[in-house]
Amino acid sequence: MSESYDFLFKFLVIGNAGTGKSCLLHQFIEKRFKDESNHTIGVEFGSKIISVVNKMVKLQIWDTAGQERFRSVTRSYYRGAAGALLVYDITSRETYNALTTWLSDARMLASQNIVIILCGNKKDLDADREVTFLEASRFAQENELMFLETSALTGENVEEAFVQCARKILNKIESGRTPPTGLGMTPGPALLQEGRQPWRSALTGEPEGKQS
Ligand SMILES: Nc1nc2c(ncn2[C@@H]2O[C@H](COP(=O)(O)OP(=O)(O)OP(=O)(O)O)[C@@H](O)[C@H]2O)c(=O)[nH]1
Repeated sequence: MSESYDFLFKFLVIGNAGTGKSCLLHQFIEKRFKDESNHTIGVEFGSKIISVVNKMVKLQIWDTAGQERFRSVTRSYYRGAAGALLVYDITSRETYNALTTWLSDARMLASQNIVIILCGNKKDLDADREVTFLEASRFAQENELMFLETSALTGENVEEAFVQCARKILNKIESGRTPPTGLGMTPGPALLQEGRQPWRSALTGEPEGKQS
């Protein structure tokens, strides 16, 4: 695919060790399950261009280690992120109980405006479930998160999680509720040449002269 895109968003994948963060990223980029996944050391990186609301958006995704011993390293990557997948494992209550800590880190270190989608991963292991869909969706509602249950194994809802998060960021910019600065959003090379407030004209189709 060509490297042409309208926007660049920085994304994080955060959550406890073993919840399937690296497998989710691999499934999203490669469209297949990563058979042998070892613990991430520090951070790993992936990127992909997707089409959202008729715009090409490049996602620059940082897959962080969930293990506590890497926490100081991974925290240094939060800055400037526009979106995040906050991942727990539906078969592990421990990973669900840790969500509040991950959430406050993301809002404190990335931005108050960061758009977060909660992902209850390993949906394919429903028989071993320890966290109900209802409980997690209430948590998501209370904390202003989007929510999906995903499976990095089958691919269910994996693309949707990234796309929904990117769509919400674009909506926030388009509605003017959030200025793009500080949102982890960078206009792509084509838009940069369009002059003032390129993100608005690109999103609304308005001629630039109409903007105040
Ligand atoms: N059944 C099932 N297993 C999964 C799924 N996603 C990941 N796994 C398994 O869960 C284990 C951990 O997956 P990883 O992607 O390495 O987890 P991680 O969150 O990146 O872990 P850290 O890098 O240590 O933070 C691996 O054995 C995967 O095969 C899933 O959706 N379903």
